[in-house]
Amino acid sequence: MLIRNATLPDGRQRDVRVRGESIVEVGRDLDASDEHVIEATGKRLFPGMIDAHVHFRQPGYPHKETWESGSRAAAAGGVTTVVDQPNTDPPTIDGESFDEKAEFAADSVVDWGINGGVTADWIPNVLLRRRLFALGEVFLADSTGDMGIEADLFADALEAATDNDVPVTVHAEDADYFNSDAKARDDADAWSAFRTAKAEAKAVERACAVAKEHDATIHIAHTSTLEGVDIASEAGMTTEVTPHHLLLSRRDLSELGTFGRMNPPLRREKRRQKLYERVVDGTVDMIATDHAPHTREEKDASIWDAPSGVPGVETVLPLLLAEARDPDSGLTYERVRDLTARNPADVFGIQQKGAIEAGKDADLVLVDTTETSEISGETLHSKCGWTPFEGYDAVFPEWTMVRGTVVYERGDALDAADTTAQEDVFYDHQGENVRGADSERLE
Ligand SMILES: NC(=O)N[C@@H](CC(=O)O)C(=O)O
Ligand SMILES: [Zn+2]
Ligand SMILES: [Zn+2]
Repeated sequence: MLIRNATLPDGRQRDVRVRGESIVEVGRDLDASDEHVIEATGKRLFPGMIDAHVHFRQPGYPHKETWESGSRAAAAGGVTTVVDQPNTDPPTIDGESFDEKAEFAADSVVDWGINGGVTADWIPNVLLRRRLFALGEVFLADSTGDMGIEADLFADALEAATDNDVPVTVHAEDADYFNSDAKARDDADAWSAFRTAKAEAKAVERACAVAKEHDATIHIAHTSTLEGVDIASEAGMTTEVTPHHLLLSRRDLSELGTFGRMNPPLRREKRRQKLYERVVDGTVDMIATDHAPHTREEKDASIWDAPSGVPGVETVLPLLLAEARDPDSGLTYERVRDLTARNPADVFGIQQKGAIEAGKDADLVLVDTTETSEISGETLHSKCGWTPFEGYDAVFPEWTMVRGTVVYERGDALDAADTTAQEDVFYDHQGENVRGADSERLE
């Protein structure tokens, strides 16, 4: 297959030859031999996004999301690799629960990784020898699933993971710094007042200090504050920011209500802007969604009873591309590429992915950045059926390819002559564990 005359994120126009599962050649005026040609003039080609933080809810909560629905949402959003978190039922804390989840992951149309969790009952010696993507998110405070742990268990877990060369990701909030005065309120903003910015900064500080003591590096999940990002980056650790912390603030809670409850919570608009600056200037390593679907019925409860979390895997790249269209945002297409593909591949050592280069997996996304469309929860593919970004401008993929197979084609991007083809199409494909047989760590 030859993708002809695509515009790469850095603006160069190139032909990209795909053979089997890989990119074999990137160049100009490549000759099409006996192969399928995709004309991409005027379109941009991105490496598929690696979303290092999703919650696909299986086993345990298939009414919220399944590996099939979640991975289709990913594919329709240009995400070609997802990393699932351990707060399922059962939690992914030992060999059996890992194996059970890996069987569900066989339903995924995109490639995947599975993280291992830490609780008082975890079995590190078995878990850390499975084909884990990373240990984490290690919950330093309770979130969905109530997997918050004590400080000394975190130190033990860090040591065990480091001994086994397994990366560690951390949910950093410290409940000692939550503001219990907020409990007297019942408006949606009370959640943000309760789970303070200081609670995140203190937890990041402590986690980084423990990591340094053990000569380890950790990755801080979903940092929502400039303090969290700066402390981690000065300590030589890596961070991710979610699309909701990048684009939404406490101002939006009057409209979102309890649907805007998540951990860590939305922050003040001024803080959001500072976070955005750190995403633009490269202090933040990657964007990851923390895709945490709950149904409308579940979210429609009091602020103290609603579950925490918002969906995001299908809208993240489309939102970032819409941001990059606007020169005033400061976010360039190259930076979007780094935040979504190159850096997650680097940080987690996924050598075969993250770039449009000969030898890499052919994980590719074609987009037309000359037009935007509005996000609508109804047309998204997650089981939860809603989005905190209703009505936002976005650039959705025309198609998404995973290891050389087109797994998704957008209905209205298909051949206009074929009037029956207005529905989005998903093609059969079996995603693979990116820590699979060729993983160096397990050789
Ligand atoms: N972020 C959230 O608010 N919720 C996540 C858990 C988590 O990432 O902390 C979930 O699994 O629902
Ligand atoms: Zn978390
Ligand atoms: Zn999470």
